[in-house]
Amino acid sequence: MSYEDKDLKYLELLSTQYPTIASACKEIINLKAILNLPKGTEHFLTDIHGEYEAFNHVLKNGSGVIKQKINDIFGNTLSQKDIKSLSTLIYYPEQKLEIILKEEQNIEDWYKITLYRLIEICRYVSSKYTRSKVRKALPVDFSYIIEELLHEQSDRLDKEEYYSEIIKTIISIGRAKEFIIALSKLIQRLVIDRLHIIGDIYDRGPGAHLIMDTLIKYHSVDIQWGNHDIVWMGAAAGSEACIANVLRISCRYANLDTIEDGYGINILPLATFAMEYYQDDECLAFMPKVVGNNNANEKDAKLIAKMHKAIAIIQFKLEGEIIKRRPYFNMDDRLLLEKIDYKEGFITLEGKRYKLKDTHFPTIDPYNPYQLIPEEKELIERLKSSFLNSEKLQSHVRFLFSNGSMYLKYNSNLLYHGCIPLNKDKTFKKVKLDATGKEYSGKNLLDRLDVLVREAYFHNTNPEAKLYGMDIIWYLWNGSDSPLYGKDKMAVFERYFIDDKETHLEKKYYYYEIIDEKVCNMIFEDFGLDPKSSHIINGHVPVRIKKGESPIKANGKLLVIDGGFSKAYQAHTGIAGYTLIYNSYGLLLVSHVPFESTLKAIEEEKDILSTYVILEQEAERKRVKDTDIGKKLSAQIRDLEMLLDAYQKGLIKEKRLTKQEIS
Ligand SMILES: O=P(O)(O)OC[C@H]1O[C@](O)(COP(=O)(O)O)[C@@H](O)[C@@H]1O
Ligand SMILES: [Mn+2]
Repeated sequence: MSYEDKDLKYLELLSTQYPTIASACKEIINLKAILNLPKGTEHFLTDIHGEYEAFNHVLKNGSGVIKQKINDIFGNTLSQKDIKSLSTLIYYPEQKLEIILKEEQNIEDWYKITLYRLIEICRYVSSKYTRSKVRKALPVDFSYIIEELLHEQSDRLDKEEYYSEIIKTIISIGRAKEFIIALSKLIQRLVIDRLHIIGDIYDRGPGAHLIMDTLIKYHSVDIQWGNHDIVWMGAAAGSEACIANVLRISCRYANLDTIEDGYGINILPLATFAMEYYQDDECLAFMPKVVGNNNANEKDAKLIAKMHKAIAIIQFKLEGEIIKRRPYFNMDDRLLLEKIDYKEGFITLEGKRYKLKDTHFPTIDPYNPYQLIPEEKELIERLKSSFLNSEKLQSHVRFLFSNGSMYLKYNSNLLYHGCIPLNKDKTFKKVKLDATGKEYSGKNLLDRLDVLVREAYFHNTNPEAKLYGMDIIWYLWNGSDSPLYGKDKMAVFERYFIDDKETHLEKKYYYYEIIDEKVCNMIFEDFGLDPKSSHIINGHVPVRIKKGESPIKANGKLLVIDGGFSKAYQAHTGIAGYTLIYNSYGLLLVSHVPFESTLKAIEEEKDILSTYVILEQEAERKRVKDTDIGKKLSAQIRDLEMLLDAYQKGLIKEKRLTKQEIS
């Protein structure tokens, strides 16, 4: 090897971490061992839409993987009933233990048997990791004991005795309950090495804030922003149009839990305003949707309908302002308030007149329809201040920034929520994002948008850049060239005010029509991925399995995994969500049937039934060395080998501590 000065400088620095030949050698051996381990398992979920209970369950049951593992180990020795109970215990240890402690006659025996079984499962699911990785996952209180039990040596003569002594001690000092909880959580954690969320955590269902709490605590996760996440990020940044949108959707689904309980945002000002301006208006088109058991009582529903209409009108006005100040968004056709004939109660769209279902617009001045009345202005200011001051919302959104992005390249897969803008002729569509007329397409477009989104939130010293970023976020929520949206319009106004369904139609982007293997390859090349081994993973568009649609597209190069966690969409998809799993053996797609409730899952041991389809099987088991992390580790090994060489040649001297330094 020959060294340049800068190599030596770098090696000198590295030598502070590995000061001796022995320490460098040890690390090389460690890293090489890791490279040969099987690749960690990745789970991909998308379009969770506030369905906290179902989401939580599939995290806890590893999308069905935990039960499979139990079957692998105990399938021949335990009854299905016992397997069910053991699984439920692992998913919900605290709650299940409470029930068992009340019912079980001989609890000592039960503890003993259960602890043995849990340790067996732990050993099985941890076998593909290094000791050090497992150690890092162990709860501090029990780390020593668990390690001892997992790696207990088979050649120990008094093996059985040693083992049962430890278990007896745990029981006798009254720590069995905590120990079972710790082992269960360890199993949950070890079956999923990395979690990817392909967007749309928010809206429709009641528990987006709870999902965020779970994700923040999760050991390893990344998020690709969906249009329903970005609109909340815009709201948290202070975009008034985004705030109006998230409030409108919360009213539409009678789901104010996230806003009020989750984020402590006071909606009383909206209720008071709505009561004043829409008091004698039944707001029938704005009655909240009834999905699952979200239904508010009748009185609440009537009030929510008024709030719903009030905020929708404010939204249309605020959006009009954005469209006017950003002509390059090309959204003039969405300036609808000026297309209304307020006297006759009609609207003209693309030359056709449609009768409005509702003509009561007490806050709209027909000559200046986008102007907020002072009370609306004051209301949106107050709401904005609540959004900006909600610590919880701000911490969730900061997490979306730190762990999220427009897209992600991970182990040769390309992950993004919606689409890449394309032309009809299957080339990348060039999109103008600002007044300079500069065009962006493909990866460049997504990279640029990623920067602008961050500026909306973080660029507090430059109000102009911040406002522009916030408008871009709003565009990403519903603009036609938005990679997160990808439809020609969002027909919100039409769905509330016009009966004729043809006006509700939202035309999907060419992407969804024309994407085939060739287009995928073009995308892979643009993103610097190898077309031979890569996949695109999308969410956003529910796969209508009932109508014969398939999640596997473009000859297996594109996987669309929105299976409908959202209860509102299960009637369309026919299932209740997908999990894509990428383990060392290949890719498999798991489809879930609807989840009933956490209570039933615990009390009646009702698990989600999941069906597995193998999409791709590796000829040879994938190892860490074949992954992105593996590439980084290999580079580290090369550096360490250089350091070793430099030590051996005397170019760098070993740093042995003097006796004085040691003491
Ligand atoms: O069914 P809802 O909740 O009214 O929402 C319909 C709207 O949601 C959208 O489908 C966007 O949400 P998704 O990203 O979940 O598809 C719009 O295209 C449509 O206007
Ligand atoms: Mn979406």
